[in-house]
Amino acid sequence: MTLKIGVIGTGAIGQDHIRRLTNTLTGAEVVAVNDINLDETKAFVAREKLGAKVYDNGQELIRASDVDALVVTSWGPSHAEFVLGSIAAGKPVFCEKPLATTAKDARSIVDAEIRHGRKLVQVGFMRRYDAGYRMLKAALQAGTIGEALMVHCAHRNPSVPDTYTGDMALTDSFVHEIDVLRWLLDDDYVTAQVVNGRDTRRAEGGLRDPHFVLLETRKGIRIDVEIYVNCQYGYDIQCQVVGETGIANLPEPMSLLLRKDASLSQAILTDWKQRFIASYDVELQEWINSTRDGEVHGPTSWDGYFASVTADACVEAKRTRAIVPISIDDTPAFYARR
Ligand SMILES: NC(=O)c1ccc[n+]([C@@H]2O[C@H](COP(=O)([O-])OP(=O)(O)OC[C@H]3O[C@@H](n4cnc5c(N)ncnc54)[C@H](O)[C@@H]3O)[C@@H](O)[C@H]2O)c1
Ligand SMILES: O[C@H]1[C@H](O)[C@@H](O)[C@H](O)[C@@H](O)[C@H]1O
Repeated sequence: MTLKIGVIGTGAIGQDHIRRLTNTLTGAEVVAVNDINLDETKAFVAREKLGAKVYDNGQELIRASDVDALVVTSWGPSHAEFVLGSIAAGKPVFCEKPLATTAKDARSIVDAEIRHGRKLVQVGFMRRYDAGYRMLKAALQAGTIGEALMVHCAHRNPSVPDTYTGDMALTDSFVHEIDVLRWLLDDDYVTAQVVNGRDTRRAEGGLRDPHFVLLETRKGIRIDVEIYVNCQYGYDIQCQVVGETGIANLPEPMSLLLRKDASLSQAILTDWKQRFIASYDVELQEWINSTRDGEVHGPTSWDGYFASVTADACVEAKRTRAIVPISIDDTPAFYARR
Protein backbone atom coordinates (compact mmCIF):
# COMPACT_ATOMS: atom_id res chain seq x y z
CA MET A 1 0.00 0.00 0.00
CA THR A 2 1.24 3.50 -0.85
CA LEU A 3 1.36 5.80 2.17
CA LYS A 4 -0.54 8.98 1.30
CA ILE A 5 1.19 11.93 2.92
CA GLY A 6 0.17 15.49 3.75
CA VAL A 7 3.02 17.99 4.24
CA ILE A 8 2.61 21.15 6.34
CA GLY A 9 5.30 23.76 5.66
CA THR A 10 6.78 23.96 2.18
CA GLY A 11 9.89 26.04 2.91
CA ALA A 12 13.47 24.84 2.58
CA ILE A 13 13.27 21.41 4.18
CA GLY A 14 9.59 20.90 3.32
CA GLN A 15 10.39 21.20 -0.39
CA ASP A 16 13.45 19.00 0.04
CA HIS A 17 11.46 16.27 1.81
CA ILE A 18 8.63 16.47 -0.77
CA ARG A 19 11.18 15.98 -3.56
CA ARG A 20 12.76 12.98 -1.84
CA LEU A 21 9.34 11.45 -1.00
CA THR A 22 8.33 11.92 -4.64
CA ASN A 23 11.51 11.16 -6.57
CA THR A 24 13.93 9.20 -4.38
CA LEU A 25 12.10 7.07 -1.82
CA THR A 26 9.57 4.30 -2.33
CA GLY A 27 6.17 3.52 -0.83
CA ALA A 28 4.83 7.05 -0.35
CA GLU A 29 3.04 9.76 -2.29
CA VAL A 30 2.53 13.41 -1.30
CA VAL A 31 -1.19 14.02 -1.82
CA ALA A 32 -1.70 17.26 0.15
CA VAL A 33 0.33 20.32 1.10
CA ASN A 34 -0.19 23.44 3.19
CA ASP A 35 1.81 26.55 4.05
CA ILE A 36 0.87 30.00 5.31
CA ASN A 37 2.59 31.26 2.17
CA LEU A 38 -0.04 29.90 -0.22
CA ASP A 39 1.29 31.57 -3.36
CA GLU A 40 4.76 30.06 -3.01
CA THR A 41 3.23 26.64 -2.25
CA LYS A 42 1.06 26.75 -5.35
CA ALA A 43 4.07 27.84 -7.43
CA PHE A 44 6.15 24.98 -5.98
CA VAL A 45 3.43 22.39 -6.69
CA ALA A 46 3.18 23.65 -10.28
CA ARG A 47 6.97 23.81 -10.73
CA GLU A 48 7.46 20.24 -9.48
CA LYS A 49 4.36 19.00 -11.36
CA LEU A 50 2.99 17.45 -8.18
CA GLY A 51 -0.51 15.99 -8.06
CA ALA A 52 -0.92 17.24 -4.46
CA LYS A 53 -3.96 19.26 -3.36
CA VAL A 54 -3.09 22.63 -1.78
CA TYR A 55 -4.93 23.34 1.51
CA ASP A 56 -5.17 26.79 3.05
CA ASN A 57 -5.64 25.31 6.53
CA GLY A 58 -3.23 22.86 8.16
CA GLN A 59 -5.80 21.28 10.51
CA GLU A 60 -8.17 20.67 7.59
CA LEU A 61 -5.34 18.94 5.72
CA ILE A 62 -4.67 16.72 8.76
CA ARG A 63 -8.31 15.61 8.83
CA ALA A 64 -8.55 14.99 5.04
CA SER A 65 -9.79 11.43 4.45
CA ASP A 66 -7.17 10.64 1.79
CA VAL A 67 -4.24 11.65 4.05
CA ASP A 68 -2.80 8.62 5.91
CA ALA A 69 0.18 10.33 7.59
CA LEU A 70 1.68 13.79 8.13
CA VAL A 71 5.06 15.43 7.65
CA VAL A 72 5.40 18.68 9.62
CA THR A 73 8.09 21.01 8.28
CA SER A 74 6.73 24.41 9.24
CA TRP A 75 8.51 26.80 11.67
CA GLY A 76 9.29 25.34 15.08
CA PRO A 77 6.68 27.33 17.10
CA SER A 78 3.87 25.82 14.97
CA HIS A 79 4.96 22.17 15.36
CA ALA A 80 3.06 21.43 18.58
CA GLU A 81 -0.27 22.54 17.14
CA PHE A 82 0.08 20.27 14.09
CA VAL A 83 1.47 17.26 15.97
CA LEU A 84 -1.38 17.52 18.50
CA GLY A 85 -3.84 17.77 15.60
CA SER A 86 -2.37 14.61 14.04
CA ILE A 87 -2.63 12.70 17.33
CA ALA A 88 -6.25 13.86 17.73
CA ALA A 89 -6.94 12.51 14.21
CA GLY A 90 -5.14 9.23 15.12
CA LYS A 91 -2.63 9.69 12.26
CA PRO A 92 1.15 9.01 12.27
CA VAL A 93 3.25 12.16 12.05
CA PHE A 94 6.88 12.83 11.22
CA CYS A 95 7.77 16.20 12.75
CA GLU A 96 10.99 18.02 11.93
CA LYS A 97 13.07 19.08 14.90
CA PRO A 98 12.41 20.65 17.31
CA LEU A 99 9.30 18.72 18.37
CA ALA A 100 8.25 21.92 20.16
CA THR A 101 10.01 25.12 21.11
CA THR A 102 9.28 24.72 24.83
CA ALA A 103 9.38 21.71 27.14
CA LYS A 104 5.80 22.49 28.19
CA ASP A 105 4.52 22.12 24.62
CA ALA A 106 6.61 18.98 24.05
CA ARG A 107 5.18 17.49 27.27
CA SER A 108 1.63 18.15 26.04
CA ILE A 109 2.45 16.05 22.97
CA VAL A 110 3.84 13.21 25.11
CA ASP A 111 0.72 13.30 27.30
CA ALA A 112 -1.65 13.34 24.32
CA GLU A 113 0.17 10.43 22.69
CA ILE A 114 0.07 8.34 25.87
CA ARG A 115 -3.65 9.12 26.24
CA HIS A 116 -4.16 8.04 22.63
CA GLY A 117 -2.56 4.70 23.57
CA ARG A 118 -0.36 4.12 20.51
CA LYS A 119 2.88 5.75 19.37
CA LEU A 120 2.28 8.02 16.39
CA VAL A 121 5.09 10.60 16.49
CA GLN A 122 8.62 10.49 15.10
CA VAL A 123 10.97 13.48 15.42
CA GLY A 124 13.36 14.47 12.62
CA PHE A 125 16.63 13.93 14.45
CA MET A 126 18.35 12.69 11.29
CA ARG A 127 21.89 12.59 12.67
CA ARG A 128 21.05 9.23 14.26
CA TYR A 129 20.86 7.93 10.66
CA ASP A 130 24.19 9.42 9.56
CA ALA A 131 26.78 6.80 8.62
CA GLY A 132 29.55 8.74 10.42
CA TYR A 133 27.70 9.03 13.73
CA ARG A 134 26.71 5.34 13.44
CA MET A 135 30.40 4.46 12.98
CA LEU A 136 31.26 6.49 16.06
CA LYS A 137 28.54 4.78 18.11
CA ALA A 138 29.66 1.32 16.95
CA ALA A 139 33.24 2.13 18.03
CA LEU A 140 32.06 3.25 21.47
CA GLN A 141 29.87 0.18 21.90
CA ALA A 142 32.78 -2.07 20.88
CA GLY A 143 34.98 -0.44 23.52
CA THR A 144 37.47 0.69 20.83
CA ILE A 145 38.55 3.74 22.88
CA GLY A 146 37.50 2.49 26.31
CA GLU A 147 34.96 4.44 28.32
CA ALA A 148 34.08 7.89 26.96
CA LEU A 149 35.34 10.69 29.22
CA MET A 150 34.86 13.91 27.26
CA VAL A 151 33.26 15.06 24.00
CA HIS A 152 34.28 18.15 22.01
CA CYS A 153 31.89 19.34 19.31
CA ALA A 154 31.36 22.21 16.91
CA HIS A 155 28.18 23.10 15.04
CA ARG A 156 28.98 25.76 12.46
CA ASN A 157 26.65 27.25 9.86
CA PRO A 158 28.01 29.71 7.27
CA SER A 159 25.11 32.11 7.95
CA VAL A 160 21.47 32.08 9.03
CA PRO A 161 18.28 33.62 7.56
CA ASP A 162 16.42 36.62 9.03
CA THR A 163 13.87 34.22 10.54
CA TYR A 164 16.63 32.85 12.81
CA THR A 165 16.26 34.90 15.98
CA GLY A 166 16.52 34.91 19.80
CA ASP A 167 17.74 31.66 21.29
CA MET A 168 17.44 29.54 18.12
CA ALA A 169 21.16 28.70 18.38
CA LEU A 170 20.07 26.61 21.38
CA THR A 171 16.52 25.56 20.50
CA ASP A 172 16.94 25.04 16.74
CA SER A 173 20.64 24.28 16.07
CA PHE A 174 22.12 22.87 19.28
CA VAL A 175 19.06 20.63 19.63
CA HIS A 176 20.76 18.31 17.09
CA GLU A 177 23.74 17.79 19.44
CA ILE A 178 21.39 17.42 22.41
CA ASP A 179 19.72 14.47 20.75
CA VAL A 180 22.60 12.83 18.93
CA LEU A 181 25.04 12.92 21.87
CA ARG A 182 22.46 11.44 24.23
CA TRP A 183 21.91 8.65 21.67
CA LEU A 184 25.65 8.27 21.00
CA LEU A 185 26.65 8.00 24.66
CA ASP A 186 23.47 6.24 25.81
CA ASP A 187 23.37 8.71 28.67
CA ASP A 188 21.26 11.61 29.95
CA TYR A 189 22.25 15.14 30.92
CA VAL A 190 22.27 16.47 34.47
CA THR A 191 23.54 20.06 34.10
CA ALA A 192 23.97 22.75 31.47
CA GLN A 193 26.03 25.91 31.31
CA VAL A 194 26.13 28.44 28.48
CA VAL A 195 28.96 30.88 27.91
CA ASN A 196 28.93 33.79 25.49
CA GLY A 197 32.01 35.83 24.69
CA ARG A 198 32.94 38.21 21.94
CA ASP A 199 30.23 38.22 19.25
CA THR A 200 30.96 38.16 15.54
CA ARG A 201 30.09 41.40 13.77
CA ARG A 202 27.99 39.23 11.42
CA ALA A 203 25.47 38.48 14.18
CA GLU A 204 22.45 40.66 13.51
CA GLY A 205 19.20 41.57 15.25
CA GLY A 206 20.52 41.10 18.79
CA LEU A 207 21.67 37.51 18.12
CA ARG A 208 24.51 36.28 20.33
CA ASP A 209 26.99 34.28 18.24
CA PRO A 210 28.96 32.11 18.95
CA HIS A 211 27.87 30.17 22.05
CA PHE A 212 29.71 27.60 24.13
CA VAL A 213 27.52 25.01 25.83
CA LEU A 214 28.88 22.76 28.54
CA LEU A 215 26.90 19.67 29.49
CA GLU A 216 27.49 17.08 32.16
CA THR A 217 25.97 13.61 31.91
CA ARG A 218 24.73 11.16 34.51
CA LYS A 219 27.91 9.07 33.97
CA GLY A 220 30.02 12.20 34.52
CA ILE A 221 31.04 12.71 30.89
CA ARG A 222 31.82 16.36 30.12
CA ILE A 223 30.69 17.76 26.79
CA ASP A 224 31.58 21.09 25.21
CA VAL A 225 29.88 22.35 22.07
CA GLU A 226 30.65 25.49 20.09
CA ILE A 227 27.63 26.73 18.17
CA TYR A 228 28.69 29.32 15.63
CA VAL A 229 26.05 30.11 13.03
CA ASN A 230 27.76 32.90 11.07
CA CYS A 231 31.14 31.25 10.55
CA GLN A 232 31.14 32.19 6.83
CA TYR A 233 33.54 29.48 5.64
CA GLY A 234 31.20 26.45 5.38
CA TYR A 235 28.79 24.04 7.05
CA ASP A 236 30.97 22.19 9.49
CA ILE A 237 29.90 19.59 12.04
CA GLN A 238 32.62 18.25 14.33
CA CYS A 239 32.46 15.65 17.08
CA GLN A 240 35.40 14.18 18.92
CA VAL A 241 35.04 11.63 21.72
CA VAL A 242 37.94 11.33 24.13
CA GLY A 243 38.08 7.88 25.67
CA GLU A 244 40.28 6.10 28.20
CA THR A 245 42.47 4.52 25.53
CA GLY A 246 42.01 6.64 22.43
CA ILE A 247 40.14 9.36 20.58
CA ALA A 248 37.40 8.86 17.98
CA ASN A 249 36.38 11.58 15.52
CA LEU A 250 33.23 11.92 13.44
CA PRO A 251 34.45 11.27 9.85
CA GLU A 252 34.62 14.24 7.48
CA PRO A 253 32.17 13.99 4.55
CA MET A 254 33.92 12.34 1.60
CA SER A 255 35.48 14.82 -0.79
CA LEU A 256 38.39 14.96 -3.19
CA LEU A 257 41.82 15.62 -1.70
CA LEU A 258 43.62 17.88 -4.17
CA ARG A 259 47.31 18.56 -4.66
CA LYS A 260 47.37 21.52 -7.03
CA ASP A 261 49.02 24.91 -7.48
CA ALA A 262 51.43 24.27 -4.63
CA SER A 263 48.67 23.50 -2.15
CA LEU A 264 46.90 20.56 -0.59
CA SER A 265 43.14 21.15 -0.35
CA GLN A 266 39.80 19.54 0.36
CA ALA A 267 36.45 21.26 -0.17
CA ILE A 268 34.09 21.88 2.76
CA LEU A 269 30.32 21.69 2.20
CA THR A 270 28.29 24.86 2.71
CA ASP A 271 24.75 23.53 3.10
CA TRP A 272 23.08 21.25 5.67
CA LYS A 273 20.98 19.76 2.84
CA GLN A 274 24.10 18.27 1.25
CA ARG A 275 25.90 17.40 4.49
CA PHE A 276 23.09 15.13 5.70
CA ILE A 277 21.47 14.20 2.37
CA ALA A 278 21.95 10.45 2.86
CA SER A 279 20.71 10.60 6.47
CA TYR A 280 17.45 12.30 5.44
CA ASP A 281 16.90 9.61 2.81
CA VAL A 282 17.49 6.73 5.22
CA GLU A 283 15.48 8.42 7.98
CA LEU A 284 12.39 9.03 5.85
CA GLN A 285 12.52 5.66 4.06
CA GLU A 286 12.63 3.92 7.46
CA TRP A 287 9.77 6.13 8.65
CA ILE A 288 7.64 5.20 5.59
CA ASN A 289 8.36 1.49 6.12
CA SER A 290 7.66 1.44 9.86
CA THR A 291 4.56 3.64 9.48
CA ARG A 292 3.16 1.19 6.95
CA ASP A 293 3.70 -1.51 9.60
CA GLY A 294 1.87 0.64 12.16
CA GLU A 295 5.02 1.24 14.25
CA VAL A 296 7.43 4.02 15.25
CA HIS A 297 11.10 2.96 15.14
CA GLY A 298 12.87 6.34 15.14
CA PRO A 299 13.26 9.14 17.71
CA THR A 300 10.02 9.40 19.70
CA SER A 301 8.17 12.31 21.23
CA TRP A 302 9.87 11.37 24.51
CA ASP A 303 13.23 12.03 22.79
CA GLY A 304 11.78 15.30 21.48
CA TYR A 305 10.60 16.18 25.00
CA PHE A 306 13.99 15.35 26.52
CA ALA A 307 15.64 17.59 23.92
CA SER A 308 13.23 20.43 24.75
CA VAL A 309 13.84 20.10 28.51
CA THR A 310 17.59 20.32 27.85
CA ALA A 311 17.19 23.24 25.44
CA ASP A 312 15.01 25.09 28.00
CA ALA A 313 17.73 24.53 30.63
CA CYS A 314 20.30 25.97 28.20
CA VAL A 315 18.14 29.05 27.56
CA GLU A 316 17.88 29.59 31.31
CA ALA A 317 21.62 28.98 31.74
CA LYS A 318 22.33 31.58 29.08
CA ARG A 319 20.06 34.12 30.80
CA THR A 320 21.29 33.51 34.35
CA ARG A 321 24.92 32.54 33.55
CA ALA A 322 24.46 29.80 36.13
CA ILE A 323 24.98 26.06 35.95
CA VAL A 324 21.42 24.83 35.58
CA PRO A 325 20.32 21.36 36.72
CA ILE A 326 18.43 19.25 34.19
CA SER A 327 15.87 16.97 35.70
CA ILE A 328 13.36 14.82 33.94
CA ASP A 329 11.11 11.92 34.96
CA ASP A 330 12.19 8.38 34.14
CA THR A 331 11.23 7.27 30.63
CA PRO A 332 7.60 6.05 30.75
CA ALA A 333 7.16 2.35 29.88
CA PHE A 334 5.14 3.51 26.86
CA TYR A 335 8.42 4.78 25.32
CA ALA A 336 10.68 1.93 26.44
CA ARG A 337 13.23 1.18 23.73
CA ARG A 338 12.42 -1.65 21.36
N1 LIG B 1 16.63 18.15 10.42
C1 LIG B 1 17.27 19.16 9.88
O1 LIG B 1 18.46 19.12 9.63
C2 LIG B 1 16.52 20.40 9.52
C3 LIG B 1 17.01 21.22 8.50
C4 LIG B 1 16.31 22.39 8.22
C5 LIG B 1 15.18 22.72 8.92
N2 LIG B 1 14.75 21.89 9.90
C6 LIG B 1 13.56 22.24 10.68
O2 LIG B 1 12.44 22.29 9.80
C7 LIG B 1 11.59 23.37 10.13
C8 LIG B 1 11.47 24.28 8.91
O3 LIG B 1 12.74 24.81 8.60
P1 LIG B 1 13.07 25.45 7.17
O4 LIG B 1 14.53 25.65 7.14
O5 LIG B 1 12.42 24.69 6.10
O6 LIG B 1 12.35 26.86 7.34
P2 LIG B 1 11.71 27.76 6.20
O7 LIG B 1 11.50 29.11 6.79
O8 LIG B 1 12.48 27.65 4.94
O9 LIG B 1 10.30 27.06 5.94
C9 LIG B 1 9.29 26.99 6.90
C10 LIG B 1 7.96 27.10 6.18
O10 LIG B 1 6.90 26.94 7.15
C11 LIG B 1 5.86 27.84 6.80
N3 LIG B 1 5.04 28.03 7.99
C12 LIG B 1 5.37 28.69 9.12
N4 LIG B 1 4.35 28.66 10.00
C13 LIG B 1 3.36 27.92 9.42
C14 LIG B 1 2.06 27.53 9.84
N5 LIG B 1 1.57 27.88 11.02
N6 LIG B 1 1.32 26.77 8.98
C15 LIG B 1 1.81 26.41 7.76
N7 LIG B 1 3.04 26.78 7.32
C16 LIG B 1 3.80 27.52 8.13
C17 LIG B 1 6.59 29.09 6.32
O11 LIG B 1 5.75 29.90 5.52
C18 LIG B 1 7.75 28.47 5.53
O12 LIG B 1 7.41 28.28 4.16
C19 LIG B 1 12.20 24.02 11.36
O13 LIG B 1 11.61 23.49 12.50
C20 LIG B 1 13.66 23.63 11.29
O14 LIG B 1 14.28 23.57 12.55
C21 LIG B 1 15.38 20.74 10.21
O1 LIG C 1 17.29 24.25 10.83
C1 LIG C 1 18.68 24.16 10.59
C2 LIG C 1 19.07 22.70 10.46
O2 LIG C 1 18.57 21.97 11.51
C3 LIG C 1 20.58 22.49 10.36
O3 LIG C 1 20.87 21.12 10.42
C4 LIG C 1 21.31 23.22 11.48
O4 LIG C 1 22.70 23.11 11.30
C5 LIG C 1 20.93 24.69 11.51
O5 LIG C 1 21.65 25.34 12.52
C6 LIG C 1 19.43 24.84 11.74
O6 LIG C 1 19.08 26.19 11.79
